[in-house]
Amino acid sequence: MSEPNLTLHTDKYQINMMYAHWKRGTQNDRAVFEVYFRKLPFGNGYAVFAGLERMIGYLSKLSFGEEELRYLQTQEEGYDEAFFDELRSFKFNGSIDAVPEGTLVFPNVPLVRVEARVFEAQLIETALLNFVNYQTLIATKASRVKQVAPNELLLEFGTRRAQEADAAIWGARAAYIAGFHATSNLRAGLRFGIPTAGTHAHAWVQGHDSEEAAFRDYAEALPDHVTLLVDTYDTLKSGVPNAIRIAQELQERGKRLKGIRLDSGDLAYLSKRAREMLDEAGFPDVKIVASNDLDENLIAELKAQGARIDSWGVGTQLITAFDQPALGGVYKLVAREHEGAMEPVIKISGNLEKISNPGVKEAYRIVNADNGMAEADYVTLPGDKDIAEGRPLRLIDPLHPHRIKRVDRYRAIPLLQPVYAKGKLVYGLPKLDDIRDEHVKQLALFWPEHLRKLNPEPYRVNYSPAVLELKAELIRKHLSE
Ligand SMILES: Nc1ncnc2c1ncn2[C@@H]1O[C@H](COP(=O)(O)OP(=O)(O)OP(=O)(O)O)[C@@H](O)[C@H]1O
Ligand SMILES: O=P(O)(O)OC[C@H]1O[C@H](OP(=O)(O)OP(=O)(O)O)[C@H](O)[C@@H]1O
Ligand SMILES: O=C(O)c1cccnc1
Repeated sequence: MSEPNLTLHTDKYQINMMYAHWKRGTQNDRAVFEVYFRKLPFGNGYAVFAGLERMIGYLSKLSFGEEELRYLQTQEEGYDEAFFDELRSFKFNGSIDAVPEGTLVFPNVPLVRVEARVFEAQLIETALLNFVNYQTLIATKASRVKQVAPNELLLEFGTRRAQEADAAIWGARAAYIAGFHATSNLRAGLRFGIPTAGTHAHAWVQGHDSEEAAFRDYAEALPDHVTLLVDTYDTLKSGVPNAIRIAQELQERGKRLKGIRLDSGDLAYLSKRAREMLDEAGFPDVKIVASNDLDENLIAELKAQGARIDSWGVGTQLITAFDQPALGGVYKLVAREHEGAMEPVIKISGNLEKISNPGVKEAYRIVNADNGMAEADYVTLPGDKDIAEGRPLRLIDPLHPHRIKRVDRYRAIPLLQPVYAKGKLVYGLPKLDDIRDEHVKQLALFWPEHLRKLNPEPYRVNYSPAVLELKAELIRKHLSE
């Protein structure tokens, strides 16, 4: 599928900083940035990382075409002509390490690390955050839905309410990673190979003289794929009885009605009554699909009420991450080249949480060797001796330093995988179904206390003593200045 040129999919200030670097002659200095978020969305205990495939597609095509250059020439900044020659030969030649899609991720853990010429690293900030923040948010929302409906068929119905076309398909993909089974969006199906599904709309029924005739015509056209929307007039008095009539007619032709869909009214009550009516008529295999502004809370509530629903169609609430429409992932400079050497840098803030964590870092998932469960994520400086030699770790909770957890025997699984090395793609992007399977394996690493939807127990993220010392040292240095 052809993509538009996304090179100018960036904030103007990036171009302005690139220009200023170029004017100073520092455009080739190396810089290291890390992407992380500070707070989990939806009060969830974890997030599900997504956005890497989109990042790779973007980086592999990053180049200023003549149209982009002409446009920049019209800007009031009046960039020097020679700057455009620099842009003309622009290519991403940096290195990127990132967490694989589908990985469970936590606050303050580097998810993407970019090491490149500052000129390149600066340009890509906006797009990287755009992709990762949105897709991780939707995958996380979808994962919450999956948690409450682990055994039912989950259908992504959001396109009509999505924040435009790209959000619809990348959101559908993110939902699939986190366990949805199908999408109604055919372009997402074509592009990503996600299974697609569809019933019919009220318009089909309204466009006929009667509901019964509408159902019959639909069954005539698609006899092996009939799921009938039964709530246009009166679900129990008309919709379900008409659907049963059609089920009987299909049966006479050796076919089965696949399902009915409920889209309004009391979904718990209606599904229970519809189930009884279908069972009594000899159609226990006909599935009940429900839709209508559903989210994980409503689904859990409906299940608690004993709803007999086999499949959930989830649209608006999922694709727009309705209750928290943004993930606050950031892209922070952690090291810069200065006089030929790399040095760590910090951003200081009155808000403790907003002080950045300096230095190029590695992140490990510490998995207890005795029980196979994840104990914590551990963020270190490269070459950490404790990790390299498997020495016992003392995990100090940064906000409650008296809470110290000791892990003796563990596996330290590196979270960041090489994706680009000096401009060369070195990552074999897994197939989407493998990402989805890997996500399920990931969930099994965590105690249910961290996974529950309401008030989950926070999972430990700890920084190594070396990172904390470096941070304290840089804070001291800046404050003394
Ligand atoms: N048993 C239930 N318990 C809690 N919420 C429910 C239950 N049944 C349905 N809901 C939810 O209540 C909300 C309102 O549904 P309702 O059908 O009353 O209004 P509506 O969407 O305006 O209907 P219509 O589509 O006919 O205009 C929806 O989000 C629906 O999913
Ligand atoms: O409710 P969502 O989770 O967004 O799922 C998608 C909705 O889209 C359709 O409704 P339509 O656009 O006809 O609007 P409606 O809600 O008025 O039926 C469908 O009948 C679902 O209700
Ligand atoms: O197939 C459906 O039932 C469907 C698709 C999109 C939105 N609402 C419903």
